[in-house]
Amino acid sequence: MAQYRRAGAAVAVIRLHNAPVNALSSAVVQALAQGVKKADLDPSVKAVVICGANGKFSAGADIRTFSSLQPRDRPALAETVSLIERSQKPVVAAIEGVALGGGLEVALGCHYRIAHAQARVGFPEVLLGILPAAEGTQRLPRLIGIPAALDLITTGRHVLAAEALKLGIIDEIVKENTVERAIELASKVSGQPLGPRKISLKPVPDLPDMEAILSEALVKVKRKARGRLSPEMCIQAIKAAVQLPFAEGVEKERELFRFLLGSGQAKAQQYAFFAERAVEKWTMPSGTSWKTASAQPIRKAAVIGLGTMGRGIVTSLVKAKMLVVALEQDQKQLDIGREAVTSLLQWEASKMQQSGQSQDICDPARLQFTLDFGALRDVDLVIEAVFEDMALKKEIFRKLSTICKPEAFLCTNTSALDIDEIAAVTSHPHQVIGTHFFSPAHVMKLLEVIRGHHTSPTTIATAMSLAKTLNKVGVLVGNCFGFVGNRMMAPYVEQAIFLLEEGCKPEEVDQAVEGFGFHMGPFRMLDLAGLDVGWRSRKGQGLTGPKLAPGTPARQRESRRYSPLPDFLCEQGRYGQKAGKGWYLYEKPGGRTANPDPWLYNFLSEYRETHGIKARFVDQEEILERCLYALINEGFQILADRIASAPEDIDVIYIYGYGWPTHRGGPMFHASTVGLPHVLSRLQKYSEAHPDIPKLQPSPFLKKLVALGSPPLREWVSHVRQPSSKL
Ligand SMILES: CCCCCCCC/C=C\C=C\CC(=O)SCCNC(=O)CCNC(=O)[C@H](O)C(C)(C)COP(=O)(O)OP(=O)(O)OC[C@H]1O[C@@H](n2cnc3c(N)ncnc32)[C@H](O)[C@@H]1OP(=O)(O)O
Repeated sequence: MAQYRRAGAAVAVIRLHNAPVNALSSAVVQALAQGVKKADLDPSVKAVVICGANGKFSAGADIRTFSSLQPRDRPALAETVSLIERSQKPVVAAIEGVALGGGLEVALGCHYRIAHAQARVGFPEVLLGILPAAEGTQRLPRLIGIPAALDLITTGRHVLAAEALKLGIIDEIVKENTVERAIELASKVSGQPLGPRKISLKPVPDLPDMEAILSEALVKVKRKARGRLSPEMCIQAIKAAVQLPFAEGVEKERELFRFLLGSGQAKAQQYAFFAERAVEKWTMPSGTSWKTASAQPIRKAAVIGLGTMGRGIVTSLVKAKMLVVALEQDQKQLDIGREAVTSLLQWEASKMQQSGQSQDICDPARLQFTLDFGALRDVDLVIEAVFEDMALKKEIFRKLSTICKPEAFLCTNTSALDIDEIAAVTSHPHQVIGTHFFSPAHVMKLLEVIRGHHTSPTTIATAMSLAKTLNKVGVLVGNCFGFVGNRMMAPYVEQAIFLLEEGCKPEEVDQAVEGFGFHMGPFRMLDLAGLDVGWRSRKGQGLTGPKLAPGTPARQRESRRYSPLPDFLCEQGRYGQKAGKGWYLYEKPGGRTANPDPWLYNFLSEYRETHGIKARFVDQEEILERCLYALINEGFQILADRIASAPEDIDVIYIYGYGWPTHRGGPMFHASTVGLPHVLSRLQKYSEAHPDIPKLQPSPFLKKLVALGSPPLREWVSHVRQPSSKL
């Protein structure tokens, strides 16, 4: 838990030991405190070094224990940090790997801090719905001043050793032998006065405009937080550091921590943290999993198509230091693509430069632009990223099947199309897989990885490992129209549009959804994505356009309710932001400010009149419930269909791909917190009122879970019906 040893004659070394990240469980904290007391009592020890096992200082408090914390629990970690600072002998932190959260708080209790050049430090608690609660909000501002402390504590960002040195968090950087160098320093400073090294005794550096800085920070975090409480509470704790003596500031920090811990948001954010890690451990319905499959190395990759998605994918691959071949169909498109990729890479390099990272990502030798399919002969993996046209994709895969080496993995970037149909035209269907990137692909963290019927475990392991290499979160899902993300999006958007028919304005629906915490409501999202995308898909499905059978009623498709509103908008050229008009009016084509549009109000009134719809007032509760519960209902069906293997998969997809607010934990976690019987009863109510909307009829799996007494979320999948044995 914490090993105590002597280094040389006069230095004691305490090594935190709790694989894999030296989380500070109560046993570790207790052992650390014992080590510090032992060193203090031993007259032959003149100085102490604290370090972590396995090249990591500590990733902070053990998050798994938070759910069992009681309001009256003693803050053992904070007491230990104080104990370290009060030591009569100099204590040096030797930081390797990470010192995060409670780990950094331990380091701030030390009198000196040495870090390896690759080490990262930070206070990520805000991302877990809490705040640093072992006196970190009181020590950091005293060490680095209010503006920098506000930045680090309210964003949770990790900083590399170079930036930490600049900020004054650490005293020295070393390239190797961090612990040995810390031992040398400890020996050197033993006997020197410790008072000036104790951060709690320092005043917070004063600034003439302190009040204004704090108020501006509050306005900024409130605007960004979208209902998240922890950033605001972090500011209150930092304000206490400015206004109160250290001990009173610590009391305030503890009070705010207790409040956050009991708020429910902390539970949701901590669930999301573990869900993100759980999805890496994928399983197929056959039982094959990450444990037995191994990924193949990818040295050289190709991207076909340099449209918006292709450019982002190329940028991601280049950033991950792969050799990349970028292929287009004609010289003009290739030149446009090359220019776009180059500017994306320059932008990425300048961002990395600002954060002190090396920026050798733009090495042109690693990136080849070509019109020649022959250049794909030796690549290990291809990502086809042309637009959503099945015939075109099949033509490309037929070609790839003959040109690429037999062991190459073939990925299709699609948001909805059938992976099996594409795989069927190749000679190696087991090496074909869907990789659904989200736009902009070099920014968005999500990668939906879609297994086809024949996709091999090695292909899955390779695609999941690619996601990690690209610094993305890969989630393995099954093959169905829209997979997980877009399949759930469809009933959500459908409800939003039906609500317009019934009397809402786009901004009313968007406000309700944004008030819940989404970055964008459905109509702003549709305008951003382009209304023509859905139009093309509906035409393909024969829901509108030339394939629609003559005489089909305007608002009905196969006895289901249908709204032609978005089709009408597209017929008018209202494709959204890029056209300057869609559900909203923009200042110009490509403009970003969505303004309510009087034209649309008239259009909606006339539409209702034509179809005999009497507009009614719809309250915020109904707007939210109809949109979100329709989406959640589809999530239950997706679990029952085994398209997602666990609710965590769905939640991670929604948080990273669709802007679901993290402090609400994802749609399935949200359903579990509001209560499955509640979700069921509201769906029952709405489906009775709208019997022609099948997506409001409660999923049989949701009903089953309620009938079973609403078991906790982690047990849901055990109640999914297993496919009947074929033996
Ligand atoms: C009620 C009043 C009581 C008053 C008492 C108050 C007491 C509280 C005092 C202080 C509170 C301090 C707060 C904290 O310190 S909160 C923790 C802050 N730290 C973090 O948020 C860091 C989280 N971890 C990470 O960011 C990464 O894991 C990282 C360390 C960067 C390593 O990344 P990577 O190499 O990619 O590895 P994984 O993320 O996959 O992690 C490996 C496994 O380790 C588990 N893990 C990681 N961190 C923790 C942690 N802090 N606690 C528990 N477990 C952790 C992770 O889940 C992986 O596990 P598994 O392999 O099972 O999936």
